[in-house]
Amino acid sequence: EQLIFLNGQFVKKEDAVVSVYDHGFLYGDGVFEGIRSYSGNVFRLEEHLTRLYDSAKSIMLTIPYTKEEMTNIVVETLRQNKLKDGYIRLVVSRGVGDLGLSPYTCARAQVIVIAEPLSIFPKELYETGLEIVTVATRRNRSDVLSPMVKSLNYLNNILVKIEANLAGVQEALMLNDQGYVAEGSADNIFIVKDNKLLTPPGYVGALVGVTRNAIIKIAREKGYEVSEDVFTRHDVYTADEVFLTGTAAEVIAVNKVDGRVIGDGKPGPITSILLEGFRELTQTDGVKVYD
Ligand SMILES: Cc1ncc(COP(=O)(O)O)c(CNc2cccc(C(=O)O)c2)c1O
Repeated sequence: EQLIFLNGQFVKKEDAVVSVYDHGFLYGDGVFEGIRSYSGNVFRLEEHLTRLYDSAKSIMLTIPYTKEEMTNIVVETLRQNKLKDGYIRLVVSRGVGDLGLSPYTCARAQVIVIAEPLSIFPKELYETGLEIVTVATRRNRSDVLSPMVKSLNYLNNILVKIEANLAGVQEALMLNDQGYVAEGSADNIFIVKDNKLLTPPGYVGALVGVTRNAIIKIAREKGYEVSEDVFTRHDVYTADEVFLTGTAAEVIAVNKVDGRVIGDGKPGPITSILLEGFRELTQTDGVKVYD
């Protein structure tokens, strides 16, 4: 029986409903996190919660729990569902208000924590890598709606997903308004050239991913040079390796971009080394759910 945390209670899935006057539903007014637990370890929970609270602060949304309380809520939700390898969706909406868009009619933010067994990407995707295309839809500008805020406004990302689908590929590359590479629809991008790694900084137009940060740390510990800097599609086409990172995807190679085959068309050696390092790290580094 799946139990969902909804405003202070654990309720059955069929009872986990929100009001049609919830501004998360009406306007996408809210923030969220996608988190994974591995063998009973919640990976980088502190970093996810810091990003959640920063995103909430950035949109003037007050979360009615402290980070410590929220940590316990996430852990308890996994426990209630007896999950060791789980996917957690943590949602904080502005809450119930009137039909106007003003957030000041919403008395209290709504907090929802869903924990599900993990459905990971098909194994062969990691063996072959993904083909991606650059789409026309740009990443929203940071002076319009900062891509560093993980808000419930995912239409920018969803439209990109639709464009990728229409182009017959699974993932897309988003550029920022100056034409520099930003990120994928829901994952960060890295390129490797002459054994050096490059990934866009958040201010270029990307969510600063927890997986991205873990990969930067692992790569540097393995002695690779990693820079956070802008780059263009030309740099992607001529890279030795390209890979995407995200909580769902972990580390996934890209073998073709806009028809240009990357390297020999197979997942690169550094990509594979980093995926292995990431999988090792996730087995030990995290908040223990079960003692
Ligand atoms: C726009 C965007 N960019 C990068 C990432 C990667 O960030 P993390 O390394 O912290 O996950 C995300 C995160 N996106 C994300 C996170 C969890 C699950 C799913 C899903 O597609 O089910 C998507 C994202 O939404």
